[in-house]
Amino acid sequence: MTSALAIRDMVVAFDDFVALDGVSIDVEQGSSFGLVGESGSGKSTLLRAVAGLNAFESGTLEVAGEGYSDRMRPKAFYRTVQMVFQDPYGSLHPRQTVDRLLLEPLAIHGFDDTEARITRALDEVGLGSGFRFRFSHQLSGGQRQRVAIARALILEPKILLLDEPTSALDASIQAEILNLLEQARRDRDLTFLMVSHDLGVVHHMCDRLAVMKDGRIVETLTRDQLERRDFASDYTRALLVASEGFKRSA
Ligand SMILES: Nc1ncnc2c1ncn2[C@@H]1O[C@H](COP(=O)(O)OP(=O)(O)OP(=O)(O)O)[C@@H](O)[C@H]1O
Repeated sequence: MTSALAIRDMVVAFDDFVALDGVSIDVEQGSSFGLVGESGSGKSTLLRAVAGLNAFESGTLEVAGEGYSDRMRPKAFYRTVQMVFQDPYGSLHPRQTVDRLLLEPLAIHGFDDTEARITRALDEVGLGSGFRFRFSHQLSGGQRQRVAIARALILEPKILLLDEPTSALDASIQAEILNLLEQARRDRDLTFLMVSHDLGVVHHMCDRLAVMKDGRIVETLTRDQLERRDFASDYTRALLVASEGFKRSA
């Protein structure tokens, strides 16, 4: 297996509080890995530690074969790894045009074929060039999340960190955004590490998943094990009961 992402014994603490307590996962290149678990179990902390937004006290992190030991990430890291947040209202500046929002990462990373890249990115997320000069505050939540995804994809990353990317959206829009992400993953051989409180979303999107509790991984499951309800822990069983009807038709 070629790991796009290898995390070993990762510990993240905020003062005396240990939010991640020795977490290890491997995510295969081109696959999609889900993180589920109750609120406060450490899912976002794990994503943020991979992205360099949280420091980790100990453990190792390898991304696309490169090791990272602290929060500081070289610029090139963000061409490989991009993060999409839950709230497209918070993650996009409301008074910037879509054009400006997409231009910014291209300028930071020194791309010069910006016109072609912006057009292609808007097409890929199903918005088209007609949205280019609209302001972010003029867009619906779903349209904003499409812009956020375009902004992530425009740098041609290999890994997307997705933190509840659809949970702020209406159910019908959620399915569209999930399908868009899935299509991008297939087309670009992307690797996903995805947080969701919704087992239905994880079942639809992820080949494997880890169930987290109190900063630890309770168990790791394949999609097949999830379908067969082949769980090692009572905690996972209880979590599944709490999200009954996890199978999506989307
Ligand atoms: N910057 C921080 N300072 C102090 N504590 C933090 C910080 N970030 C997260 N925590 C704590 O770490 C724990 C894990 O938080 P985290 O956001 O990773 O949980 P989560 O599983 O993503 O939860 P949710 O599903 O509610 O988003 C929580 O108890 C949270 O309060």
